[in-house]
Amino acid sequence: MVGPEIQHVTQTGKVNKCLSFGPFSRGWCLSTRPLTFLKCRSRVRVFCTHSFSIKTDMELGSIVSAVRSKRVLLGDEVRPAVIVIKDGKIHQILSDSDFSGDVAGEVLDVGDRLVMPGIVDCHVHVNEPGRTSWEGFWTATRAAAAGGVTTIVDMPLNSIPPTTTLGNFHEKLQEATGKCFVDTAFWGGVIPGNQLELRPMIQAGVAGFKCFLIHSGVEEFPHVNDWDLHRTMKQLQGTGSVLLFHAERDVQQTTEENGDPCQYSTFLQSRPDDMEIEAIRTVTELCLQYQVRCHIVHLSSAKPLKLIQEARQAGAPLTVETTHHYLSLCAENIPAGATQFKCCPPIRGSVNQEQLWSALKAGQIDMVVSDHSPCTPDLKKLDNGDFTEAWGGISSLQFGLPLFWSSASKRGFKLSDVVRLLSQKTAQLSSLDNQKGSLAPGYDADLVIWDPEREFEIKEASIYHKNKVLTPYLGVTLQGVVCVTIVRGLLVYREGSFCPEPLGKHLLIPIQPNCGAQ
Ligand SMILES: NC(=O)NC(NC(N)=O)C(=O)[O-]
Ligand SMILES: [Zn+2]
Ligand SMILES: [Zn+2]
Repeated sequence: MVGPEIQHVTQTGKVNKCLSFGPFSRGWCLSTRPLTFLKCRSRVRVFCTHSFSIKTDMELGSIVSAVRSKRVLLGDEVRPAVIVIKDGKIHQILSDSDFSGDVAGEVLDVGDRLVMPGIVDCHVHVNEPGRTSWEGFWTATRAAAAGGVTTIVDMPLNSIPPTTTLGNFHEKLQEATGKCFVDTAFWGGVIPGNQLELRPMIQAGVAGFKCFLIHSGVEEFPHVNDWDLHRTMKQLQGTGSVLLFHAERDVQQTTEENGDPCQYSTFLQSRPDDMEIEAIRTVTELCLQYQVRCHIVHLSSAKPLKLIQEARQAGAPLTVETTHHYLSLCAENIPAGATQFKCCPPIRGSVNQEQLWSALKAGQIDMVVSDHSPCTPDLKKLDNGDFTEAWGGISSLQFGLPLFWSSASKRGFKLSDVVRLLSQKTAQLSSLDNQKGSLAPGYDADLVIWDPEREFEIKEASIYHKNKVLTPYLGVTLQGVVCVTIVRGLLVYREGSFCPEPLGKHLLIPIQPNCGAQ
């Protein structure tokens, strides 16, 4: 069984500087990556930008053959450069004086906006098929593009069916086809009894697998026990794949269970740090025993960091992420009834948050993701504000970059840290680091072009998630405005507008696990 349906495009007409298509014709061109059908126009125009907005009549969806900026982030250095793009890949990175301007398509001059690799968000619940009213590929990938996220990796749950069998994976691929505005990869799921599906799903192109050690929130994705985990580890040994853990376990409840359900503290007390500590103890033991890549998703408590560090020092191939909401929101500031802040594990206090920032700075936490987990408004129980009944999940996919930079820029983090934590490490986890997350020749031409200094307020009209009002960030002012997003050399997003339709019928990525990363 092959991965996503890959159709090879035969070249029907040479695309070059003079050739131009009618306004709505579809020019097909050979892509070095047969995964994408590209609608392309080819004219060469250089645009200057002298004000906030990027003045260009370059068509959204156009092929961009070069991007010129006074500020390109190359490694640790920001300097003027021209990124030359060919067939969706970065071809050359030149100084202005070395760039001749002789390219097949259009040249986009973005003035002094910062150019860096697009964000790779490897923890996104798209929930399609089956719960498309909660999000869906069309809305999720537009929200991603508006946030400079050029690759998402979709979680195996909340979709119906969940991605727990080869057949379900192919059904998901079919559903995603023709709806993605950014590159989309997929996690498979581990549930009790599906261990024999894992290797076929690896062959079909999943990035790795996710499992829960506690109730997942949806009945069709049950959590696993130790016996399932040992069987799973045996299946994954030697494959180069990775197992992601929702690391909370049930522990003996010591706190009063019948507090006011509308008080955030009641919910917080129901999910104590010990639940993460005990779950992570299990993960470290399995990881050391089987030497299979393991990853702890959405670490909320700083308390298990010592366990994680000791396991890594003992040779466990173990990584850990935290999320934008644990780094930017605190329990003390969550009002009664504000269930849009509910997620599992919970947002904890400000002291814990400072410890997460310190761990991130010290390299004890590897990456930062959104854990975008939306639902329909009714499930958030905003009417009665009952935290115990409300859906656990936070919507933030569009805002990860400014959310992180708003705090990180004031904590001594550099722009190169943003690329490492939000793009390179997340690409590495997903076995995409050979094509995503770097500005270097041969990498996909995935670019986010943004103003790190500019502030903006999050308004409902500029939110592209399906259920806009559910994000806890509505009304918040952040630092860092995304101006343009380019995915494999195609102009996908520019200042509030999107290319008219998804870029390609098969903008999906079959994954070959990083065997070397074992
Ligand atoms: N079923 C979910 O989407 N769960 C998610 N919900 C959160 N994080 O609150 C998750 O990542 O565990
Ligand atoms: Zn989770
Ligand atoms: Zn999640």
